[in-house]
Amino acid sequence: MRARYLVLQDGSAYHGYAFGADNEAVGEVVFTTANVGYPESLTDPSYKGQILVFTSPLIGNYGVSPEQWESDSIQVNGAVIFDLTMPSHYTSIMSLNEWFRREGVPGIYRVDTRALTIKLREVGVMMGAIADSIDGAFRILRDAPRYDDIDFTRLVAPKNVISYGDDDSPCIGIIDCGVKMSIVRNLLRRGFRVVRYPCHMWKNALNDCDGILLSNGPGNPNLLTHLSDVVTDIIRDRKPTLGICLGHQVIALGIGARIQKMRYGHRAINKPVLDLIRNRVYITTHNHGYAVDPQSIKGTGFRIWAVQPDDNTVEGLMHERLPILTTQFHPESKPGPLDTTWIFDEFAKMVTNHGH
Ligand SMILES: NC(=O)CC[C@H](N)C(=O)O
Repeated sequence: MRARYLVLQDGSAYHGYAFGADNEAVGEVVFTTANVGYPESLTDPSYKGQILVFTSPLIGNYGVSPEQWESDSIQVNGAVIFDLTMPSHYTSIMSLNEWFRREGVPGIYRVDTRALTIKLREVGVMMGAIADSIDGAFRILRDAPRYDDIDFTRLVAPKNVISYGDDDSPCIGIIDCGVKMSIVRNLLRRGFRVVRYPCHMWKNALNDCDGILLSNGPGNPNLLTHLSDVVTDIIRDRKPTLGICLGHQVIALGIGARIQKMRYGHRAINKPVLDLIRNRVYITTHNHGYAVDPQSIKGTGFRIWAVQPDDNTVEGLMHERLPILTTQFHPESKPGPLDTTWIFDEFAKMVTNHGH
């Protein structure tokens, strides 16, 4: 066992042991309370630029299997866990340790993740670094740019247009800021052709496709000024549109709403969401650190259709007249409960009805 350290911007240091690659990591330190689904979370492009702390104490139990991946590689800059367990599962092709090693991502285990989570919950998320010495970790941290100032979508958006499915089917254009593969799968399952456009090519998506999906993605939505006209054009073209997480935030910005940074965000697979229209509660998957200011929705032509009952976060927006729907939560639910996959059925209906 080789000692390794996690240090935080507030000067605190946590002792643990090394797993995965031998390099160092820097990033915004955030925690997820999901107790299953570590392969999906680790490969979620929305985590780019972040060091992910798992509050669940046993991570690695069922190993690594590519069917569970949300993209083709580990996306987190580093991981912090308590107990690194050996895998026992028939689909597992390697251990977490080996996976991190192969992909050049460092991890640290046997960290007191309870103390760390309480700190992040109370002080708020902050920058941190993982290295084999405390001094080394502080040095990296000092020189690192701040998470909120970097546009990480450039690192995770596809380089080229990618198409899936049957050419004759109606087409959904994904404005791709780092889409999770289970969103693509949910659209394919409903009979659509799916085309992923790198997010700066959003105009092509609007020209070529019957419906638009503005994807999830990493980083500060306020930096995505190159997407600011998306919403004007979607409204002008009356395009059926679904915005998920970052996509929801981009739509909110486009209608003139404000986005704020949350203290520690929502990263979990058991967050209640109250549907104000159907008067129902869903248990949902979340991964976000920014949220829409509800006051700023007034007078935009959109209404809030869902909220998070614990802290009143805006969870969904819909246009008063046009087929435009958004969710701050993740209806694809990978990992997580399947309460809200109906959102994709609703979107499919919006696209189909619009064509007639
Ligand atoms: N999962 C996402 O799309 C995250 C959106 C955004 N980066 C946030 O943290 O709020």
